[in-house]
Amino acid sequence: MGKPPTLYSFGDASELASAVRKYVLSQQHAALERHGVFRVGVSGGSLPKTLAQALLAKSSSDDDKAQFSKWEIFFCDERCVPLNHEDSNYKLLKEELLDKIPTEEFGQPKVFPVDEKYLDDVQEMADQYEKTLVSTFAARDSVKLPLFDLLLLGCGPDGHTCSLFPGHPLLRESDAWCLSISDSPKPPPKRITLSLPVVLHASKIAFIATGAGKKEILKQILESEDGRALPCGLVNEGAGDKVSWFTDHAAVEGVSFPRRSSL
Ligand SMILES: O=C1O[C@H](COP(=O)(O)O)[C@@H](O)[C@H](O)[C@H]1O
Repeated sequence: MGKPPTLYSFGDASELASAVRKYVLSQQHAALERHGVFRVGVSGGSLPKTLAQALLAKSSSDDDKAQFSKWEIFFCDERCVPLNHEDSNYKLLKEELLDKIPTEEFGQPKVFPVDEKYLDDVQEMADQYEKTLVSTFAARDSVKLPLFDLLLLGCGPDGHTCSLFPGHPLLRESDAWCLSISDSPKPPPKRITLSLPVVLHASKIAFIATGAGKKEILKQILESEDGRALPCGLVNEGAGDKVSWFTDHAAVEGVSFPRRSSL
């Protein structure tokens, strides 16, 4: 590993949410300065809830709020199910965050869900999502990889992130931006996911992991040789100090990796 990631840990959900807010808004600010748009990849699982708590909080100044009208939101992974299905990451984000944005105050983000037309063909769904990325991030032949301003990732109890699972051959994919998986060990089995090279190329990467259920895997990822080979560990290894981990104390109990309690 080059420079190590930064590990933040907070006592409760509201402290964690305000730190995530501060971090995301500082990445928003940097992206808007760079190119006038904030391109974000979001995950499903437990993340959208924390994200909503972070971003929907009232603020007193214009400088300190999410300028959603300048956001382009993509999915780090998605399940191959209808967009209104219980397992859909889009549905989760919509219910937790998108539907709750007071758009007259914050504006409306541009959201890029998967195309339901391809539910019967998961490879085609991945190819089409890659085309969506191509048309947003410039032609495939002119940029080697899409450059997300920020990827917001989860960490499963097995160390998976996006729909990149431990030991899965998809971890070795070096060309495609967007991959399909038909044998996900966590249901549902059919999904699409950003590839590891795309994840590693992002300007910034933030993991959000909370609760005692994550403490064993975080210890492994942050402290053991084996953990470095897990998908989350590979992100730490490959992206180094572009990576920040936002956790609560329960998730890092017993973890000796140095941690910070403020940004
Ligand atoms: O299946 C998935 O799981 C991961 C981790 O979820 P969590 O509930 O343990 O935080 C999530 O990041 C991914 O987007 C999702 O499809």
